[in-house]
Amino acid sequence: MSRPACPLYLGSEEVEKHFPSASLLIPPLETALANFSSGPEGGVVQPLRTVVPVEKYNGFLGVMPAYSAVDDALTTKLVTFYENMKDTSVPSHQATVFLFDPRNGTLKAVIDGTVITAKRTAAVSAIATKFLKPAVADVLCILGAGVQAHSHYEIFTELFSFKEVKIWNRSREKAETFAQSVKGPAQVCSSAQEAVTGADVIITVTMATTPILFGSWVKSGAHINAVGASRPDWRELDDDVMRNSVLYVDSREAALTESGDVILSGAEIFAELGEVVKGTKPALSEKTTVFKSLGMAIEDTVAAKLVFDSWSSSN
Ligand SMILES: NC(=O)C1=CN([C@@H]2O[C@H](COP(=O)(O)OP(=O)(O)OC[C@H]3O[C@@H](n4cnc5c(N)ncnc54)[C@H](O)[C@@H]3O)[C@@H](O)[C@H]2O)C=CC1
Ligand SMILES: O=C(O)C1=NCCCC1
Repeated sequence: MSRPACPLYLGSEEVEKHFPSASLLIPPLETALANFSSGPEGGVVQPLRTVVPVEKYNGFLGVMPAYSAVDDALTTKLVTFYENMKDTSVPSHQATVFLFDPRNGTLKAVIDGTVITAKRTAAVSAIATKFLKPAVADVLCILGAGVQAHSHYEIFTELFSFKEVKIWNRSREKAETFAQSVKGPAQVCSSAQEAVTGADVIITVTMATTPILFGSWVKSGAHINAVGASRPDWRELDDDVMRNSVLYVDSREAALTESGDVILSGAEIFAELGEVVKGTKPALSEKTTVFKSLGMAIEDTVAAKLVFDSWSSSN
């Protein structure tokens, strides 16, 4: 019996090089979301992720396995995320995706998951926004100025035509650095309220554990992508915005288990994004809408397969 070859290793630079542009990532992600929301006939097997708290250091390890029959792809992502890190040279989120041969279980590749996590999360928010943003959407607001703020800025300014981008961060200095580093306009705001006021699309991408977005600030009909607060006792959005918006989620099961914004507000889930993509639930874009994103393993499966296939075809 021959031993399997050593798995390929693709670091973050290789992943960047082989990452398709946003427009290429959106169709397979839409298919994956729709398949996930189709139950067993969609061919997606994705158990709720396991999250191991590392209490002593305010950290968490997430284990995110998934199989997609349509893509014939089997992966698991290991992701760590740490709050209040003193050493800012280490990113708060670090991830690795393991890609297996689904026919025999051989590990084919170990792929840096940090770039994948940044890009696929932003691409999913962009899908939600495509369906749920108001007919006129001129002003984008981003709360947060970290990794996800960058990936969201990149894809949102590529796919949509906002006239204004307003950004707020807990430390203004980081928001200023963000505004100087992006390729395009970004207006730094002194408060979250100032950034949110008048915005048609809002993205929350912070490590906040208590609300930073309040319903009284939000323009009627706006669309909110709530990306942070992925623990059952963490919040980014207050009860007002949660209860007075139409609530879309990536996964009902995950939202009811992991999202403090959903669990603690008692807000009712209207639909999964995949149901909107399939057309079995409407996109109520004239209403104020929230897309609560927790991140799904199947998104990593699709993205990792794209990177691996691109690497394979060029080597
Ligand atoms: N839904 C999903 O699929 C995913 C969600 N996330 C979540 O997105 C959020 C942003 O992630 P990254 O950009 O990678 O993190 P990051 O560490 O690069 O950036 C976090 C930003 O939040 C700010 N911040 C930290 N503590 C805060 C507080 N208490 N109040 C307000 N702002 C605060 C920081 O100044 C920083 O600008 C996190 O909550 C993360 O867990 C991350 C990956 C995937
Ligand atoms: O989907 C992911 O990856 C993550 N989601 C929530 C926070 C950690 C990473």
